[in-house]
Amino acid sequence: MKNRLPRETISIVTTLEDLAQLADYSLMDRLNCDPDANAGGNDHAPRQVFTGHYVPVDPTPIEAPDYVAHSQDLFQELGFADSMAQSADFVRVFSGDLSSVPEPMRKVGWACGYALSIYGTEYNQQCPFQTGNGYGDGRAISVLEAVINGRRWEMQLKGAGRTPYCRGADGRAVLRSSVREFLAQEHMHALGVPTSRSLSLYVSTTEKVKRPWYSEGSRSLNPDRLISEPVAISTRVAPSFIRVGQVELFARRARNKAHPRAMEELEKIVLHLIDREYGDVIDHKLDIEKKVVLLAREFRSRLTSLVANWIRVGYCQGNFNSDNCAVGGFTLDYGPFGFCEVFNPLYQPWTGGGHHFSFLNQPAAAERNFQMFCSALRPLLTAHQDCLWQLDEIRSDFSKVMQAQMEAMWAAKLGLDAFHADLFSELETLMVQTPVDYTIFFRELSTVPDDIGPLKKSFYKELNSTGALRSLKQEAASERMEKRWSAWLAKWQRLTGIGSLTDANSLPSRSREELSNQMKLVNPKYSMREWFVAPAYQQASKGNYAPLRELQQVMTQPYAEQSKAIEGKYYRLKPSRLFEVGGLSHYSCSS
Ligand SMILES: Nc1ncnc2c1ncn2[C@@H]1O[C@H](COP(=O)(O)OP(=O)(O)OP(=O)(O)O)[C@@H](O)[C@H]1O
Ligand SMILES: [Mg+2]
Repeated sequence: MKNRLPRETISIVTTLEDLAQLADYSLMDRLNCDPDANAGGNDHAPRQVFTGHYVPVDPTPIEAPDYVAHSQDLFQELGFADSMAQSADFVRVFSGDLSSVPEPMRKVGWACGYALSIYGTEYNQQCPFQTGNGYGDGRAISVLEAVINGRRWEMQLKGAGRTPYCRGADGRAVLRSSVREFLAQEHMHALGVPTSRSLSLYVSTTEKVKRPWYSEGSRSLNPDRLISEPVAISTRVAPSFIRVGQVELFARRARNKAHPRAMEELEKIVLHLIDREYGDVIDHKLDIEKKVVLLAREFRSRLTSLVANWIRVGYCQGNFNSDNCAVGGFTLDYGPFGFCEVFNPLYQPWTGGGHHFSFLNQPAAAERNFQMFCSALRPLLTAHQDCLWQLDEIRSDFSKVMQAQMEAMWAAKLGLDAFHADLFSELETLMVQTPVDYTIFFRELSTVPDDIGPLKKSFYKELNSTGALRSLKQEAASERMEKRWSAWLAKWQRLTGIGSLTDANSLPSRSREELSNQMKLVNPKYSMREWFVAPAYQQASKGNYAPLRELQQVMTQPYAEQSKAIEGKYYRLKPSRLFEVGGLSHYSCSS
């Protein structure tokens, strides 16, 4: 897990001028630009983009930008001076105005097209032209590719106005969704889960847009009113933003022989992807067919590890379509996501997500995305039967690799050297039937308790396993549950090698403290519950950023024991009055 680096790292980038000097477009310049595009970037109306890997697009700045937040951790990792986040020229660029950037940074950004598959089924209907040629970065515009301390990063504005892929929408992101994504990215990074990162967040003090949302306390499934919200631009940073859906777009065109350069474009995007995301593990000198096989194997390894990590920390992506699945193997697009509170394998905060994208079905959803990815690579291997077989094997072994990752993850959460199927399945049943708070349960278990007393802090006493309020009749059943929990805990204690303190015959093979410390690095104390985030964005929209800053501070140290005051405020069961509340427990949209 991530340890905090000392904050005194020397800044090498103190001005926008310094940052501009690090720009390096040499890799993207090998890609094809849409030949129909307006070179100046004034290309904001929805239209079909038939060829090319990217479209030059000018971001549309937000009016009267105000600083909301930046990630001190990412600034430090990049060697950026914190003062830059509030300096006039940095604010101007990262709130969407590229008109006066210093060279060699370019004055025009770019947006990319991508295809969509939902749980392994190809879609074109989401595109206004029904062809798939109008779908892609509708409001995400990249503004810089730079090599910083030997690592290549892409910086992308979200909510920077319309692109040809905007599908008639406004190209904006509201402060609410931007605060959520900004905080979540840095929280996930601190949790040790690969993710796009947050650089900065600016809000407009004058410009607002309307979005459907929930009235205060509404229990309706769908938003019941339109609200006017301030627009914001957040900047996210990653080695690339290439998605499974992006590779699929070029593969679909190659398959359909959509244009004479379709196969060449597929090949180029795949080689580009390898350079951007796998340059250090795939030998540049290999033939393309060998590279493609290695790419599939490496991505399988990253994707399975990613999803196991999601489950470790209680994260549900919510909308794990192929266009929200980064081929670099990190979390991308914090839309209708959530962190599991009441443990439920079917937990899914997005009302449109169904069971297929629910919490413990994420390994299956990942497999569907991986299948689509492998299918997209196939056209590159048609002349190499042996490589096709290898690709098919890599694809068909996904579930085995995923299973192994999951078992290793559960074993680590339980502080065991190996997965123990019976112990785990009894635990899963108990966690559902009680039910427990996922984060608090595992953190309390990490104290290596003698009896179930500490674990009971995680019990939602007022709920039964279906989440409904518990009736009095069910109270009696809780005593039986406690007996079952005690039996489970005794079994767990034996398997950890700690034994029970009351068991005179037990010979602890390792100290409780050692086990506890190890488990506390796997089981976070703090997770970003939506009812912490809502007040932060509500206050931010009134110009009060204090709650957001506190949350950022707490959630970027999720494994640490923080002050008693922080513990009292953030290490808590979800209050029963907040169950089933729209915007806190579920959402139908998030942009
Ligand atoms: N307000 C908007 N204006 C234009 N396009 C939009 C808007 N909201 C969403 N889109 C586009 O709709 C598609 C699906 O939306 P989704 O919620 O996955 O995207 P997102 O949160 O904007 O995207 P990303 O995956 O880039 O984080 C994306 O291609 C996105 O660019
Ligand atoms: Mg998306």
